[in-house]
Amino acid sequence: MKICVLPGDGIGPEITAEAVRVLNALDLKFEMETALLGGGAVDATGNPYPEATQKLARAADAVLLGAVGGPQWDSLPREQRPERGLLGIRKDLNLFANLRPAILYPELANASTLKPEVVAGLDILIVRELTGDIYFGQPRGVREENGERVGFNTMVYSESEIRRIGHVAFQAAQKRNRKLCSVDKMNVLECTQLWRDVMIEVSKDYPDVELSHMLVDNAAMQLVKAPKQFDVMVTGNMFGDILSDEASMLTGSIGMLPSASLDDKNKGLYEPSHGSAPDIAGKGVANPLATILSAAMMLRYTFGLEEQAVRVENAVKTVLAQGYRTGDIYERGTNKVGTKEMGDAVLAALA
Ligand SMILES: NC(=O)C1=CN([C@@H]2O[C@H](COP(=O)(O)OP(=O)(O)OC[C@H]3O[C@@H](n4cnc5c(N)ncnc54)[C@H](O)[C@@H]3O)[C@@H](O)[C@H]2O)C=CC1
Ligand SMILES: CC(C)CC(=O)C(=O)O
Ligand SMILES: [Mg+2]
Repeated sequence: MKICVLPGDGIGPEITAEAVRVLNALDLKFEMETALLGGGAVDATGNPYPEATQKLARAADAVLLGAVGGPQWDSLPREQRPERGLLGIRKDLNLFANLRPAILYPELANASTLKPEVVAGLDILIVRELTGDIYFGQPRGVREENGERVGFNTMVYSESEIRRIGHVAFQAAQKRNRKLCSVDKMNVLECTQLWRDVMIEVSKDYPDVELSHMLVDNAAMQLVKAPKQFDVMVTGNMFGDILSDEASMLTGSIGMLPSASLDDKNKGLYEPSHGSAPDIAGKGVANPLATILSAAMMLRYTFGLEEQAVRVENAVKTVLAQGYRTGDIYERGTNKVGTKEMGDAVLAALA
């Protein structure tokens, strides 16, 4: 069981350290090797996804990633930016299916900015296509036209790309409450009309799943108005990126939202849904739970260790019930702790 660990930038090293401690505490004999991705990789090699990292990531069964990026790299040429390294590894490993579960732990009902009754019992799964769409489409760039700069990107999806993420989403819905909402912008964008048409075609293979459609602007509104109407949502790369950050606040904090990015053989990259949080990096205050919960997803999806995955998830529930809170989920009367103390509490709850 080989794991490639990519701590990345900002809070990345702090939060991955805690997830690694949790994995090691399970006594499962993982082989772990660490490599560079993102800004640190650019500084060391000039490449945000260096060859040595590619080799290690390709040879591993799973990748554990912190986050990449930071203001110090924002003015680099685009191909050298840390985020290109992240897009690069997702494409290189063919990780087209990004699963982002938004679950509200009952203890955090008051940590959400929404009223407790709106979010109580929330359990939704966002299935985001991860290797297509406007994040990868060509042509892209900024050119001179009629004496001014014109910026352009291309939203593009092939039928086969939509079909394969559709199957992942329908199959996920079959294991849950059998409701799938496909989110698009078909009233304006041809690309997403195709998305909707193909989702309807794929639905014929899943008569037991109720398929609905929603335009993305309405979906953004419905997620804060009545999020519990959703079971599984499936959408493209950019809409899924935005909606999953929105959904994270239903769970109390973006520091709670894990993710799994899978290929078609259960190889996966596991990372929190948030970024490198430069504003709190190096302070030891970041919430490591999204990364620890991402490690639990690794146990489940790549290694088929359901019991161990539940063990880690239960440990997270225990520490929340015990009142441990990092700053992002803190409320009066709870026990405010830093990143490492939260990791210690999870380890103690595992024992
Ligand atoms: N997967 C990745 O590696 C991603 C990388 N990024 C990169 O991260 C950098 C910062 O991006 P932002 O837009 O600021 O998004 P961000 O997700 O890093 O931070 C947004 C806000 O959430 C807070 N936050 C995030 N994670 C937290 C945690 N675990 N505990 C407590 N608070 C947390 C931050 O302090 C900040 O106030 C950029 O360079 C961006 O490109 C952004 C999103 C994903
Ligand atoms: C940094 C981007 C490439 C990706 C992102 O925001 C995400 O995957 O959530
Ligand atoms: Mg994002």
